[in-house]
Amino acid sequence: MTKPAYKRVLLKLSGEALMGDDAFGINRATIERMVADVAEVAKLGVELAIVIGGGNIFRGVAPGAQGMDRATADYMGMLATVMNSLALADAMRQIGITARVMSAIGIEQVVEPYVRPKALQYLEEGKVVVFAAGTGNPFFTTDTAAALRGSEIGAEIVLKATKVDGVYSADPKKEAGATLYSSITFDEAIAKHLQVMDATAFALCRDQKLPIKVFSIVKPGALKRVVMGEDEGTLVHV
Ligand SMILES: Nc1ncnc2c1ncn2[C@@H]1O[C@H](COP(=O)(O)OP(=O)(O)O)[C@@H](O)[C@H]1O
Ligand SMILES: O=c1ccn([C@@H]2O[C@H](COP(=O)(O)OP(=O)(O)O)[C@@H](O)[C@H]2O)c(=O)[nH]1
Repeated sequence: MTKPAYKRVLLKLSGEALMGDDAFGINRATIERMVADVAEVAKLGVELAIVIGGGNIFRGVAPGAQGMDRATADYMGMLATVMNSLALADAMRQIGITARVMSAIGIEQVVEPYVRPKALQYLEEGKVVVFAAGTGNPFFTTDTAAALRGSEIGAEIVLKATKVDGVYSADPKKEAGATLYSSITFDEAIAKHLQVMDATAFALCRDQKLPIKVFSIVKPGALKRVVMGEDEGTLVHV
């Protein structure tokens, strides 16, 4: 049997994708499907850390937050990621995967705080670690949290599972003629202002020489293909 291409990965799951076809919140069938994909990869023996977004519940820059103090709105967004993390860990528990949620903001009665050595220990024990509350700071995104935690835990790659199947020359949801890259450098992605990830996340990964793979969260089997090193999505590299 061929072996996975990576030993330790940081998976960024889109918060917005958790809605499925609903207008808001967590769609049960969608989270179960996502977790089944995660389980498949965990069973390969890959050490898996997850950062999940919060856009399905609240986003600091969403129209619904207009008129609010930005930092306050961002803290609400971070709390939304805590809810998603709890839902994700619970869905994993239901199918027999041990997961630990660690929060970047103090909320001890609900989840344990993020402590790097503890996270590393969990990973070595084969537990899935879910990093909640993003970076713990307003004015950042969970993509940046993925870049940060990925660097901290020594992940070999950040896997960004999102609504599109890779990085395009322009936003494929707005420009029908946009073309898909199979690979692109960080500098090119930043220079072209490609919005699939924010520039802070790209810059951090570039400086740490931490590659990113962008792929579809809705395409069946895509996560496993990525982990097996097969041709899938777009590789963003130094
Ligand atoms: N050049 C591009 N290539 C791919 N997607 C892009 C690009 N520019 C903008 N996008 C948009 O970025 C979105 C993914 O980013 P984001 O909103 O951060 O998603 P997530 O919820 O996964 O964090 C895609 O749904 C796509 O519409
Ligand atoms: O380090 C962080 C991570 C997230 N957020 C807030 O949490 C929201 C939800 O995260 P994100 O938009 O990245 O989620 P996704 O795009 O994956 O749904 C963001 O809009 C921000 O308001 C933040 O302030 N700091």
